[in-house]
Amino acid sequence: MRLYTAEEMGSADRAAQEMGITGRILMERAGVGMATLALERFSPRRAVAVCGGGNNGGDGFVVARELHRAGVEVEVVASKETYRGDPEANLRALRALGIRVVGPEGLEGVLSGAELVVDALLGTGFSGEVREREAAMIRQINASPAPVLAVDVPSGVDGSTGEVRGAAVRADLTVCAHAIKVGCVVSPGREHAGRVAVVDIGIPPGAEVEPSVVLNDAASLAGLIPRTAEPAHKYSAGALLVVAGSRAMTGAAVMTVAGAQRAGCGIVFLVTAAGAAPLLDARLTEAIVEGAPEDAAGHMGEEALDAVLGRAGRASAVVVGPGLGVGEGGRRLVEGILREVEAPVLLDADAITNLAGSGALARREAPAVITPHAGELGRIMGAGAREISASRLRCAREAARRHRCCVLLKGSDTIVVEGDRAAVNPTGHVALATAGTGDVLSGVIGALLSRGVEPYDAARAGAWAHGRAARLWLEETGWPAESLIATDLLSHLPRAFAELLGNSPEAEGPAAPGSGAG
Ligand SMILES: NC(=O)C1=CN([C@@H]2O[C@H](COP(=O)(O)OP(=O)(O)OC[C@H]3O[C@@H](n4cnc5c(N)ncnc54)[C@H](OP(=O)(O)O)[C@@H]3O)[C@@H](O)[C@H]2O)[C@@H](O)CC1
Ligand SMILES: [K+]
Repeated sequence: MRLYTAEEMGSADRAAQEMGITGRILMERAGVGMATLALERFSPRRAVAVCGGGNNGGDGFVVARELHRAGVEVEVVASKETYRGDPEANLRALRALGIRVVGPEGLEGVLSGAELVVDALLGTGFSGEVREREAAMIRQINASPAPVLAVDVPSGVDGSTGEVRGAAVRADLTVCAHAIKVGCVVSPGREHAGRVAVVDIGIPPGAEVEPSVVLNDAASLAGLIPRTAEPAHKYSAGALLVVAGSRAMTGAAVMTVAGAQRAGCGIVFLVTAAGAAPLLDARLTEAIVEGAPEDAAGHMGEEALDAVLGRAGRASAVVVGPGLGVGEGGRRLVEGILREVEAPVLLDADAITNLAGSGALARREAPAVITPHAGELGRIMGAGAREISASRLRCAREAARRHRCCVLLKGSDTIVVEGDRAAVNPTGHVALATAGTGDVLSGVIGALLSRGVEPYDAARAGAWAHGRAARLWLEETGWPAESLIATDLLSHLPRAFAELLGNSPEAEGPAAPGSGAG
């Protein structure tokens, strides 16, 4: 599935027009397609189309004409006094058909009794903060009890980034023209978009441009997960070193190791604080557990580095962080690992927090992945969680550039960035907002790294499988999302990976049902 920014959509639009497909044709197809979906999904008897002064408003005029033709009682709010070009032509058609058109002052009146609101106020031509006149209209739309269908992007959401700086429409369904707009899948825009659909508007294949952000769907991951070659040896299937846990925090280490084992790692070593080692050794029957020196707080510090490096020599990837504890000793341990270990290193949780103000990641030449949530990313970027959450894509990109690593920013819209590449994961679910799921994710990605998958692909595939496992659990149990605990993911990760392998071009068996693999 394609994602486009406003700029990329504009390029495709211009290229299509150079091929003789006029803007009027594209607008007609967009509006007709959106009206068809409006009728299918909402069956309204009365609808209101709220139309702005640009082409988004022009699309809205076409939707209104089509709904009228289908027998819906339609009223239109036109935000501008004078229109030009294609929107003007479509507005004239509405008037000729006798459809009532009012100005913004009439919005409140027409909204009462509406069974559908079509939001065509602002589209991809908008960025920044909505002016007060339009903001007032947006607040009125949001206050209406009628369902809202947003044309292309919910008004007030930046279609290229998902950023929302002021008022923005909360839609039930957003119908994008030609390609899903990036702003409809990245938070907070994602939460404003509701369900997202796409209509074909007739852009020819030759007019497509290379997207800067990809949707991390199963098709985009096809072939990235290696199948273990036969005859396999436990080291040839990947050897992962996990550096996690402290005397008072053992669960995180368990979840990380178990996640790695379910993601197909051949052997997992755990180096943990000496005080936690006996308990973890008893719980983790399939892992090799070693206790390392701990400080008075029960945390591993720089003194643990020798034990870590001893094991790292046998590992093809290292995960550091879950349950590690925060402090100066921990910072020196993480810096030492980044300096000495050649194999790919994944930093999660406390390992990220420990690096606040440190240049150790940027100095590292070998591969590194960090998997922060907004708060943790904020700590190493000198910003607050709120600031990160407001500009997730921009902040993830900036962090990847500044710290010269692959960044996986956790959220319902997990974002993976490395260099110029960016992907948004669609399998996330609110059910994952519970303790321990992040530890499972770092184990899963660590396992993929240990099996030779490159960092960007390991992070993407790990995020996909992790979210998919939660969804499979929900489907299978029918239980409420709030009831999921991190351990539930472990039993469903294998099926999630089976789906990804089913999508692989090298797959020997038949493709997984519904995977669309060829
Ligand atoms: N490209 C394509 O291939 C196709 C594009 N299509 C459609 O066109 C849409 C893009 O149309 P677009 O470029 O005309 O911009 P659009 O979203 O209508 O916004 C412009 C309006 O917003 C206003 N405005 C701006 N900033 C504002 C602010 N801060 N606060 C308040 N108002 C603000 C601005 O007002 P002005 O500044 O001019 O006074 C102007 O009236 C796209 O989303 C899709 O629906 C389809 O038809 C098919 C093919
Ligand atoms: K809109």
